[in-house]
Amino acid sequence: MKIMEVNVRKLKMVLKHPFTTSFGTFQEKEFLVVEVKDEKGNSGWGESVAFHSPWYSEETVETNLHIIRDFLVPIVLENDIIHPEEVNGLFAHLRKNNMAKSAVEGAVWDLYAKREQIPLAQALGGQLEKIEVGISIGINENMQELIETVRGFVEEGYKRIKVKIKPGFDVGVMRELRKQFPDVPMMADANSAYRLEDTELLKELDEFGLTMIEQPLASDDIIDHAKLQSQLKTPICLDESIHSLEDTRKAIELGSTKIINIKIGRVGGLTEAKKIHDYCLEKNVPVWCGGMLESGIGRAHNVALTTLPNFVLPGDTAGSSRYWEQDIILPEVTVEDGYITVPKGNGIGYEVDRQALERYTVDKWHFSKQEEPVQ
Ligand SMILES: O=C(O)CCC(=O)C1=CC=C[C@@H](O)[C@@H]1C(=O)O
Ligand SMILES: [Mg+2]
Repeated sequence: MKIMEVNVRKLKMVLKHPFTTSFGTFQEKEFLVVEVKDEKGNSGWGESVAFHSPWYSEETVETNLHIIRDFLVPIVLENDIIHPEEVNGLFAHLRKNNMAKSAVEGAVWDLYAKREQIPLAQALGGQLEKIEVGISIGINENMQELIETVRGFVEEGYKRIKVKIKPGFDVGVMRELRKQFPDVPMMADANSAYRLEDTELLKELDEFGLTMIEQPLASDDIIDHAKLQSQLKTPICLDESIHSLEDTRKAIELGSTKIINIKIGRVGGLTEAKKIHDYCLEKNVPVWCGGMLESGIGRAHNVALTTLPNFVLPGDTAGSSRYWEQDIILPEVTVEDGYITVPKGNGIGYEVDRQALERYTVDKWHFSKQEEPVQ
């Protein structure tokens, strides 16, 4: 596969609803979309999940642009790539910057599947024709509003409700939600808002039968999570602490986690995500696909990955209309009674809506293979 050109676009899209976590609130999302084109004019699409500021991880839109432009694009233009699984290795000498790598690697996976004329899900080895999905709800300190929001999503059929918690907004909120929704599968995402000293407080969450507590402690920790898990009945799920298969192996060996939230961008791409999935399957550790408020391109990659057999827990891949007035794919991702039907089209299976893409594009860069000098 000869990649002849790479187009990088910076998009700005406005979320339908402000998104609040233990870090703060935002509503405008700035992110990068990567397009790789081959000699036949096929386009493969990827999306970086890095935010404008380094609140979730150290990566930002600007750091991604630097890494993609100055390091990753030259590699993919210079190498003849037979299979997208090679891209991980081509990038291996570059430290971290997983979200930047994932955006480019994902575009190569999409291009590969289109050239093979198969769905991306099939290229990854997935068989599911529809996937169960849950929904993630940002922090809303107005309890009545939060209850109504949860009720709406339960009535829409979402298979699991994820709420954010933080010190002072945890046990009371979960007790009230459990009273209102005694049988709905529910989980809490703390985004590292607690410390090991909060163990007694976090143990109080055990009474609510949550499916998991996501990332309660520091985003670079697996030691304290192991100590905390030994005190909790509720399974701990790691998100921010897991950046690779190696992190996964160590966390499972230490007993730091019983469930892994796989986010393609956080672990550096689909190939590493698949390796983590396969390892967790071997170790009987269930996984689910986390979300990063993606546009339809990233959402399509999440759908494809979730067709793999160990994605046995509903993830955060809600429908496009949950996030955007207008998404950048056609058709948009829709959820019927808590299920997304996996597209049967080649590659990501959704068309990129070029008009919407241009509408949201605030900047773009074009890179092409330097023509061999004519001898
Ligand atoms: O994409 C979605 O709807 C899930 C968004 C979501 O829950 C998160 C996105 C980014 C950081 C966190 O706040 C949280 C997460 O950790 O999963
Ligand atoms: Mg999380």
